[in-house]
Amino acid sequence: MATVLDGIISGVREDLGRRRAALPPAELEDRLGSVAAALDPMPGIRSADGVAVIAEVKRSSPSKGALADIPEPGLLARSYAAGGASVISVLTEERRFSGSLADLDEVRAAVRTPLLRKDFMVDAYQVTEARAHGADLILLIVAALDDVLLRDLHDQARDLGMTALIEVHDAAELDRALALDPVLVGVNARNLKTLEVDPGTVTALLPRVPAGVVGVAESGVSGPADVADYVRAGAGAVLVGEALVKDGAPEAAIRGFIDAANAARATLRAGAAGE
Ligand SMILES: O=C(O)c1ccccc1NCC(=O)[C@H](O)[C@H](O)COP(=O)(O)O
Repeated sequence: MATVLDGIISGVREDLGRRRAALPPAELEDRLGSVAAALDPMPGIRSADGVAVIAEVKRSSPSKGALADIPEPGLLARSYAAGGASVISVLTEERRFSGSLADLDEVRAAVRTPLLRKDFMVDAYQVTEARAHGADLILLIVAALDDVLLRDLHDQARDLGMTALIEVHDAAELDRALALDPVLVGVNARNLKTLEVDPGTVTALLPRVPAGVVGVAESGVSGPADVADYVRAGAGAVLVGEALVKDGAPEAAIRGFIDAANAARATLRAGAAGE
């Protein structure tokens, strides 16, 4: 039976076919020559205060429908950067998330923070496209890719100077992700087949992410307490969409996440010191 993820990917492939017909691969590649080099997000992520926040520009979603209009994604991105986000994620999928590459362009023009193109990557063309529109990172969803394509897209991103966030949902997918020798692995609390969000998926899998690889807790953050839970489970970064786009003060919300992460770390340190 076709899953939600299958349905999303079939739409993504159709839209991709349309874009590729309008701009053939060779012409897209020519555009790479006029784009600034990709930023390396890892120093900022690794040295983030408390937790690295990956703040997402997300207008709507299959699970929740419309979330926020976001008429000026660049303005929202500036608030995210001012709040201390280490990376800004821009959902570019059009049919279910109401995003676009134009959003990525606007955000790129507005901030110098590393940018993640968040989409359902199934083809090398999309990776080239991400870089041509100024993205520094791409998302690779293990559940959507076989091992050969996963490695090819991962290698392509690296060759373009980009960083891949490899997303997993269970132990078998984590093993496939770790075979790539990644720097950034995300555990998504959202089951992409049922759309149910279970933070327990994240807290169970993050401890299995090896030292040296940054574990990203994705989905299910509705407030600072959730960030603290994820940090206690080993998250070096949290990826947050809905809670930020619906908050009237995203800058303060990000600061609140960072404060909660610092408080959780202080408690962990005190526990380790036997206080
Ligand atoms: O958000 C959805 O409903 C969704 C459905 C199917 C595939 C992916 C989906 N979301 C992508 C994401 O992973 C989230 O946008 C991201 O982790 C942020 O989640 P949240 O903070 O819960 O908005």
